[in-house]
Amino acid sequence: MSAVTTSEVGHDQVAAAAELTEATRRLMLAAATTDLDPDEVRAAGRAMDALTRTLSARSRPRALRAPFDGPADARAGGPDSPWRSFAYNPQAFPLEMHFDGRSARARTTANSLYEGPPGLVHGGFTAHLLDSLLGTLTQSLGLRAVTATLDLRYLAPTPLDVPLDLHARVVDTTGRRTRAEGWIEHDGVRTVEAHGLFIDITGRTR
Ligand SMILES: CCCCCCCCCC(=O)SCCNC(=O)CCNC(=O)[C@H](O)C(C)(C)COP(=O)(O)OP(=O)(O)OC[C@H]1O[C@@H](n2cnc3c(N)ncnc32)[C@H](O)[C@@H]1OP(=O)(O)O
Repeated sequence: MSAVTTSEVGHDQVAAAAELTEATRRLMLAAATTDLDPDEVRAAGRAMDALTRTLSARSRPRALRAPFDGPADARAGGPDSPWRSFAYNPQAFPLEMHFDGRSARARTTANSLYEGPPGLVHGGFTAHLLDSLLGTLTQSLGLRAVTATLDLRYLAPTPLDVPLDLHARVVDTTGRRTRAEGWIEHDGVRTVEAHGLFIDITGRTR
């Protein structure tokens, strides 16, 4: 089976995969928002299919992913050492996270690919962002835990195309249970908050 974690492949291959992922995101946004004529749109689609055939000549069974201890390594580097989530998977919403003690923060901007209500971020994507931030924060603390519950409160609309600040902190850990909370804010206004329960799965084989 081909390697699926970045620790198993060469540094340059990892860098190339990250560049391709960013290029794919730019392509997805351009495809979603293009206003070219139909013939030009179809020609672009054929060019993309040709590229798909090129890339598919040799595939991994899964998208390339970072090793489990990547966030903990970033955390050890301090708040100025960022962790980039979903650097190799264009489908997911990436975040550049900074860990500080039992807290994490990130700043991002959601573009049209993440639209729900007109001009606003889809609630599923804000849930994705908060689950990522809370889950990766617990992972950065060395906990091998998965989300058991994620309670969300959508307090105000979350706008597209403006900076969003995300915050998270671990509340407590008792036995296998870790509680974490987080929120998204724009311009000082909290738009979504989340409370999550993460259960340690150490020892589980899958
Ligand atoms: C490998 C780690 C990589 C980390 C990546 C970062 C995470 C990214 C965030 C995610 O997207 S994770 C993916 C989404 N989550 C899942 O797929 C989890 C699916 N659910 C499960 O696998 C199991 O249901 C779970 C591990 C959560 C619990 O199953 P167990 O059989 O291990 O739990 P068990 O029934 O023994 O209960 C353990 C404790 O958790 C509590 N618990 C379990 N599920 C609960 C729940 N849903 N609500 C409240 N409490 C819950 C339970 O009461 C108990 O508490 P106590 O220890 O105090 O007795």
